[in-house]
Amino acid sequence: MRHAHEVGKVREAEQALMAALPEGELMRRAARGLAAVCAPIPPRAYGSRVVLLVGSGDNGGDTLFAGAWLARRGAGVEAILAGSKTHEQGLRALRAAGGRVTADEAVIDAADLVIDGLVGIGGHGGLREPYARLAERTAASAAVVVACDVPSGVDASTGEVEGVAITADVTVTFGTYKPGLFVDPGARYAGVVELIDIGLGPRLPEPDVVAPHSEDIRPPRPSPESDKYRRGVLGLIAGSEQFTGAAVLAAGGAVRGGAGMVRFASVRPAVDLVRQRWPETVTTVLEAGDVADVGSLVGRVQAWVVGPGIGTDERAEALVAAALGSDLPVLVDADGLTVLARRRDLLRRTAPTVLTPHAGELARLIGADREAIEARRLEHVREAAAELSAIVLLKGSTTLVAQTGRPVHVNPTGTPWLATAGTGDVLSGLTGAFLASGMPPLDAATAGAYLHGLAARFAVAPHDRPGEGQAPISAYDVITALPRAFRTLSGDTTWAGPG
Ligand SMILES: NC(=O)C1=CN([C@@H]2O[C@H](COP(=O)(O)OP(=O)(O)OC[C@H]3O[C@@H](n4cnc5c(N)ncnc54)[C@H](O)[C@@H]3O)[C@@H](O)[C@H]2O)[C@@H](O)CC1
Ligand SMILES: [K+]
Repeated sequence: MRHAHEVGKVREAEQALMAALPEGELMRRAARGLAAVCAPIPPRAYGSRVVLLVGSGDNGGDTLFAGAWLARRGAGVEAILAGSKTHEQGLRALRAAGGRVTADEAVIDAADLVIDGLVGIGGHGGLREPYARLAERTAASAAVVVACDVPSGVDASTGEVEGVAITADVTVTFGTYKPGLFVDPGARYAGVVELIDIGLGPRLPEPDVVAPHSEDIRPPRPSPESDKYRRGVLGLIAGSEQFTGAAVLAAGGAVRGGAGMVRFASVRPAVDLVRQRWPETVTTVLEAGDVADVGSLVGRVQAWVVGPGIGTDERAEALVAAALGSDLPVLVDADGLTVLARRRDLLRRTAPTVLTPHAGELARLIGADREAIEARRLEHVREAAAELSAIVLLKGSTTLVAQTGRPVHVNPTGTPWLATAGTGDVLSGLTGAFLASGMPPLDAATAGAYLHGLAARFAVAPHDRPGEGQAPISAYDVITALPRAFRTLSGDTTWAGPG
């Protein structure tokens, strides 16, 4: 996992470390790391035109020291001192190395490399002038942009962006990742993120946010003793007279997600379609009076998925209530979430509940504003997990998974092409398969989001050849690409199953 810490924790750890080190050593480490990332950027240090955007804090100090290092290696370095004051030792070092100070902002236009040292973890709110103007001018230049610690204008702890921010090609961050580099909108401004070890590790507490690597994703794999029941039986309640497609897609996600068996229950037209496409499923036709007894009609399962395409009427409500009335893990998605928005009492249960809303569905569930959720995804997903006593997977650009008392998991895979009808149904079936296997729900949701996003990337660009473009995908293409996504996970890191 890549660990990210909020600003307060970074500062505490830095203070403790600083007290144990010679003065200026931490900044030297940070600046050296920043310069080392910048040096190989074409046309490489010697003879390149480097512009430093220097703010009034230590972020500017790091940038001046890194600029001095590049100047000593032959770069032409010019610093725009934009703050009300300037880090003195840093400025001295730059001048001693042959760097210059300039008031001419036009140097940005012709630069090969711009290093953004306006604000780092000390930033608050939208960029003030002249920083905002400099950020805009930088965006218009053809220079490679490297942000020092965080792109100025991005809130390091939350990823919020108020107004203008630096759009970086690379962000060189120190000691630990910052949540704002992982979570949109901030993540979109960060580019490639490079972490520089400045010795902070041992002094850092539990992370606030984590982003899994491939080896952290451990969906269950069958052992020689496995049979279909031990691998996990998923009960899936999806589809209605009007919406049959959602059922087929959710069933596909579950089948390709490795469920030992999928028991599917719905109205006749949805059952017919699911049987045609996924004859592997065991199906139950629900007649009008059957909904309350769906549990006993379907038979033994280890987890439920309820919601895709079920509609939002009384019948749908009874289906959601029946699933949540069980003492099994339940994933509620799509129409099921709309039902829950008016029946939050159904969430009072002891077994785990996983909710998979997009921002609009979450807005209805917690009575918030959709735009506010998009702007402050981290805050809202945490709030929702606490308020709804559930594991909440907030879909969208940078999918987040929150469980109270645990770091928020941020999904590193995915593609904007996923924003198409039906892909969410695939995700709920896939995650349901993991829940049925007995995987802890936070891990199940994290693995679901990861593999779903990876499969989508494979579907969008199947050959991943340089210069080859991307194509729109259907939800069905994501199902088809799931086996390939699974095969990228190394076999020997498999989650061993429940005890
Ligand atoms: N604390 C440490 O031990 C270390 C800090 N380092 C660097 O120090 C940085 C933090 O330095 P500081 O605490 O001095 O803070 P910053 O340099 O991030 O920013 C503080 C300054 O920016 C101004 N500012 C804040 N928000 C603004 C906005 N929206 N528009 C315009 N101006 C704004 C403040 O008034 C203040 O003058 C880190 O990001 C990192 O780059 C590194 O050198 C590593 C060691
Ligand atoms: K910065």
